[in-house]
Amino acid sequence: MSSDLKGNNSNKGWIGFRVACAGIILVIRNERNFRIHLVAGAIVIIAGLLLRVSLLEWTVLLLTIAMVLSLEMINTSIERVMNHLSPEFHPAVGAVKDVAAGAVLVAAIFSIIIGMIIFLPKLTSILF
Ligand SMILES: Nc1ncnc2c1ncn2[C@@H]1O[C@H](COP(=O)(O)OP(=O)(O)OP(=O)(O)O)[C@@H](O)[C@H]1O
Repeated sequence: MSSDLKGNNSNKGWIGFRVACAGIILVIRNERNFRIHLVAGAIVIIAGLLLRVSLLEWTVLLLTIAMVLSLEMINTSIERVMNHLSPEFHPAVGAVKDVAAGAVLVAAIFSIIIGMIIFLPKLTSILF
């Protein structure tokens, strides 16, 4: 019986992983903003490789990329659930969507600031 349970649990874990991957594929295919953030993240990684950022700087940059992408996915989830539950116009729905979009904007603004803190000194030392 315990091996049955183990089998079920590992199956559940595998299914959970697959549906999570399906969620990532869904946003890549359907959400333009997510693709823009993905490209921005790739540019940051290439810049990090070219400018040889430190381990600590890599950690901060990767956390920043993960934060923006994850928030964009949560924003998409909120938009979709609101469209499903309340397709008609309502100020409360608008407020929920605005706040979720605002969360992505906050993360994006701070990511740009972090990128400038890390990359600007390296760029200026190369250029001047
Ligand atoms: N049902 C609604 N009731 C009131 N306002 C709404 C409603 N749907 C959308 N809005 C307003 O329009 C804005 C954009 O909502 P929408 O669902 O079109 O997101 P979107 O433009 O697809 O966002 P994203 O570009 O992040 O995918 C919301 O932030 C909100 O201000």
